[in-house]
Amino acid sequence: MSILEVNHLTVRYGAVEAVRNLSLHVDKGEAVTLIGPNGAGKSSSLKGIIGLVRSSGTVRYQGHTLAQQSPEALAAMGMVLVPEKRELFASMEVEDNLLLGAFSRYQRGEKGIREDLERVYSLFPRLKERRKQLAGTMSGGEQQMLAIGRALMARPKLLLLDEPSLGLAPLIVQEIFRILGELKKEGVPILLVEQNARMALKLADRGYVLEAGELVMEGRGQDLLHDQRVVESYLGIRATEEATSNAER
Ligand SMILES: Nc1ncnc2c1ncn2[C@@H]1O[C@H](COP(=O)(O)OP(=O)(O)OP(=O)(O)O)[C@@H](O)[C@H]1O
Repeated sequence: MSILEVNHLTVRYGAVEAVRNLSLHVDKGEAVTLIGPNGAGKSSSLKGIIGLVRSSGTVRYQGHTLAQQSPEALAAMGMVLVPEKRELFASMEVEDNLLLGAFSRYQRGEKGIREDLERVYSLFPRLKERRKQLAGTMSGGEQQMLAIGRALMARPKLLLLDEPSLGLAPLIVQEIFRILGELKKEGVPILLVEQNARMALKLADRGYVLEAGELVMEGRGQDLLHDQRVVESYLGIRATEEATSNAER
């Protein structure tokens, strides 16, 4: 059974149809990515799935049809989003931000929150070093780590990420993807929306390619990574850039 099953999702903003008839699924233990160029509708798809924008179509999570639940209610069900803008509590310390990720678990009287905090710190030693620092004073990369760490504190049964590499330096992007690889190994199902197609496809078991709001291709991550059309449209420019920068070294 799929953890997440999206059927015929359409998202409109007034006259603009940002996503048209998108169907996708994430199975148990899978990392799945949705890639595509700027403005293809990747973020809108994610927002439609979690009900942050109005949409038509159906979204089933663990067999239940979702109907505009709040992000908090979804997180309590284990469907946890790492938003593009991170949405941290800037004037609170790193550790308090992490603990807030476990708030609904705390309310339910769940145990193991301290242990999970230690686990997040072992995944992100930088967060441990800076646990007393105000979140808003952390660098962009550190804030992204914090946003992922906070999501993990909710013990996600499905982790949704909206462009975690956006605006970050290549080394930090590699670090973020290394952690996502660890989570995948642990069997956390992942739906990753990314513009960095190369990194995303290397990580993902399967990928979907969105162009101008429509699904144009889907397949295994490895196959898409070597697909001529994907290479030309999404990996070609970067491949050239990489070759140039390697030659300059
Ligand atoms: N709130 C909104 N109101 C009107 N149009 C919107 C809104 N949000 C997004 N759009 C439009 O919907 C289309 C898809 O945008 P979306 O942000 O989903 O794309 P994306 O693939 O995530 O792009 P990017 O990688 O640049 O973030 C774009 O044409 C965008 O201008």
